[in-house]
Amino acid sequence: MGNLPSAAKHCLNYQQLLREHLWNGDSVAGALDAAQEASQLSGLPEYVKIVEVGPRDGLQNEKVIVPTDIKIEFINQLSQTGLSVIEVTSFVSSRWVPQMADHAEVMRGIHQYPGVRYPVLIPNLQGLQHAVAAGATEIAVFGAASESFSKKNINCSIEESMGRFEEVVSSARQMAIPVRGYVSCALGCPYEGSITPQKVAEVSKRLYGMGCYEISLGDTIGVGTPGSMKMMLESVMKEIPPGALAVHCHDTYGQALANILTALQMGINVVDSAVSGLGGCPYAKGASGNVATEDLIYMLNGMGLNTGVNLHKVMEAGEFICKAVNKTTNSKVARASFKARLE
Ligand SMILES: CC(C)(COP(=O)([O-])OP(=O)([O-])OC[C@H]1O[C@@H](n2cnc3c(N)ncnc32)[C@H](O)[C@@H]1OP(=O)([O-])[O-])[C@@H](O)C(=O)NCCC(=O)NCCSC(=O)C[C@@](C)(O)CC(=O)[O-]
Repeated sequence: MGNLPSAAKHCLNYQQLLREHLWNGDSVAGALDAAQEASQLSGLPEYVKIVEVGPRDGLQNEKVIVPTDIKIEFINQLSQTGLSVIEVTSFVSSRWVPQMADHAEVMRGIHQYPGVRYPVLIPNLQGLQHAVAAGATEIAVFGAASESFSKKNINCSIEESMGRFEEVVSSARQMAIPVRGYVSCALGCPYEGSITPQKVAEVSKRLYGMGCYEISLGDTIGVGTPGSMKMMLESVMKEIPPGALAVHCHDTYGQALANILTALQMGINVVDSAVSGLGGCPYAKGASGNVATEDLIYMLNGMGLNTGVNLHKVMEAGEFICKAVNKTTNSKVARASFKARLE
């Protein structure tokens, strides 16, 4: 290496590390033992469940309609990565979200692998009926902590949405269908700005109280920081145990991984993410994609936290869907490792 400056040497070493270790789906060599020890010391969870939302949140905002067979192949690839939960589509109005109009075909077309759950998003009883007819066995309802966002996204007030969700949860319970609940705008709203932690706690409590087994707290527009995440979680945790909470972080301001780490340190061990950092809500203008699943796994691997997910296979699924939608990946890990592969 002659007289290379130390920064450049570091770069070369890093790329060598990526080439040699990343493809195994392991963490960087040598770091694992130390990280495992550190995670035990700091009380972080040993296992983190990843809820992959790429096929739904990741694709719902794509302007060009992705062919149904591509969506099905994408989900089938994800099913072989070790992920245990993949949100496949949403049974919403096709006039509101045209990209999800093929929900029934997608649900019917995927191969359901043993050990993988395939929830779908639904806004009302009509959605539940269609989802069940297409073979869905798990659903998620989606509310918001912002009045304006609720109106824009599902065309009703928070109070009206709670009435609809009560009906959905009670109907789902009769069919033994588990229901997850989302709370959007947990760290800020595209229309109202700041949202109080108390409001997030109030809406979360209602969803949990009506029987949602898990509440996913959405930073819909990715404006949160570890500081606001901590304050919001402290408030929500007065009502709901951390074991029944998940975080769903968009990465608009580059804070998603830091926010997730904060949530893990506070006892949460369920994290939503989307392959390649795809995603965004059509009714939350300016929001960028979710935290990339690849970047999340890389961080968790490096900390010695187990996810059961193979990073290499997730990157392959990401490469597949990015090619199909003609996008470059938003995952920094995928970008770095593809670059390293070429060198
Ligand atoms: C909730 C509605 C339907 C209300 O929309 P509406 O227009 O008030 O509904 P309506 O009850 O008056 O019915 C109007 C028409 O919609 C039909 N309709 C009614 N319900 C359904 C249904 N389930 N599936 C299919 N069609 C439906 C209904 O049959 C009727 O059809 P028409 O008679 O005019 O032909 C609409 O606002 C909607 O579909 N919104 C969905 C918006 C959406 O999907 N947003 C993205 C997901 S949320 C998100 O991304 C955030 C999250 C979860 O990721 C977390 C985070 O990041 O924060």
